[in-house]
Amino acid sequence: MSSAPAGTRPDPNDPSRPKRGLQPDDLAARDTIYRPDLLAGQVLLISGGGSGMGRAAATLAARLGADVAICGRNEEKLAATRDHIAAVTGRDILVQPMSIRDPEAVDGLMDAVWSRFGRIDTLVNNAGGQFPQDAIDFSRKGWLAVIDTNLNGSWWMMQAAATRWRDADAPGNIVNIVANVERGMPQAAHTCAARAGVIYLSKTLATEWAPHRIRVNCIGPGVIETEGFGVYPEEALKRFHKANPMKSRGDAWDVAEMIAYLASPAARFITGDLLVIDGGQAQWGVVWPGGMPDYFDEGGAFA
Ligand SMILES: CCCCCCCCC/C=C/C(=O)SCCNC(=O)CCNC(=O)[C@H](O)C(C)(C)COP(=O)(O)OP(=O)(O)OC[C@H]1O[C@@H](n2cnc3c(N)ncnc32)[C@H](O)[C@@H]1OP(=O)(O)O
Ligand SMILES: NC(=O)C1=CN([C@@H]2O[C@H](COP(=O)(O)OP(=O)(O)OC[C@H]3O[C@@H](n4cnc5c(N)ncnc54)[C@H](OP(=O)(O)O)[C@@H]3O)[C@@H](O)[C@H]2O)C=CC1
Repeated sequence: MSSAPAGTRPDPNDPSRPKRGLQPDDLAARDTIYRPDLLAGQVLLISGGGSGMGRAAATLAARLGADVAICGRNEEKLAATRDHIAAVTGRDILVQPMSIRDPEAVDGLMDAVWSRFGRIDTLVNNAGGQFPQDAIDFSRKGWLAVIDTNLNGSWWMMQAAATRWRDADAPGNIVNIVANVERGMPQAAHTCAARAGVIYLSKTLATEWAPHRIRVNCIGPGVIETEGFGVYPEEALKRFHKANPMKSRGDAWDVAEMIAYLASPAARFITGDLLVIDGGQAQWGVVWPGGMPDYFDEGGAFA
């Protein structure tokens, strides 16, 4: 299969496509390995908490006793998540519609969380995304959209959280959701550049901010089935699991449990690290999120 030509964009809301990702009822029912009060007294701010991994992490954190704040651009998704978490846990989470690309909106978000909960213990930078395209065809606007979201947006959030921790003389903890970049990411070069930037930014900040008692780590998910898969063509999705030797996809709960671990006291001595959750993808293969080009496909040998 050739990669999708520039301009053909799958509609993530196409009703004829299968519904993907864990639904709210799944998140309420899934077992957790953690004790029920693991995060009691803690405050977690999770960006992109209205869907996918962010919603799973928000639900798990609330189930483990944390106060939770989530943000994203789509108010409806945020409100639905708030209502569901309230029904499942009785906890009233804070939701704030905003874009992480806007540094003023990021400041407003941080102020809102401090004002409501009086602290932030863990910031989870999960909001982000990209679209599949051969790099040679990137438009300027498309390149900027991905870099501005995944790299700049993550940075605005980290800096805004850290200045408040420093000013309050409070410890802090940052978890950045990145991606599996070490072998490169064909058809996702923009996000590969942005995520690699976040990984090395995080390693640097972990050292610079250690005197402020701020830890900074990244999680690198491989292929994790979420509703975010809607930006990829159906044909390409058929092969996603072949990018790892386990020949399978993770789900949002797998990542949520890793986030809860990094938010817990068990992770107090971990900083500057990249925790990978990818079924072995890092030492195995690459994903072709737009469809494998004929040059590599050799008549369907890899199909
Ligand atoms: C990590 C795993 C890696 C991929 C490789 C591995 C896959 C493994 C599994 C999956 C990993 C996932 O991350 S799944 C999760 C994915 N979730 C998401 O990606 C959701 C969030 N994504 C987005 O919101 C968008 O993709 C993103 C571009 C980042 C932001 O979009 P916005 O509409 O807000 O941005 P705008 O500023 O309006 O600019 C949009 C411009 O982007 C370009 N653009 C947008 N979609 C385009 C498309 N399909 N083809 C060409 N170009 C496109 C055009 O130039 C658009 O301009 P116009 O022409 O004027 O419109
Ligand atoms: N699923 C996977 O296999 C992998 C995913 N990732 C990354 O993990 C993260 C979560 O993805 P996933 O759960 O799969 O997919 P989703 O598409 O469900 O999650 C992305 C979230 O980011 C939010 N978001 C996007 N742009 C902005 C913005 N400018 N400001 C605020 N919020 C924003 C979206 O909310 P809204 O639309 O309301 O703004 C959405 O809730 C993303 O960064 C993704 O790229 C990385 C590797 C693999």
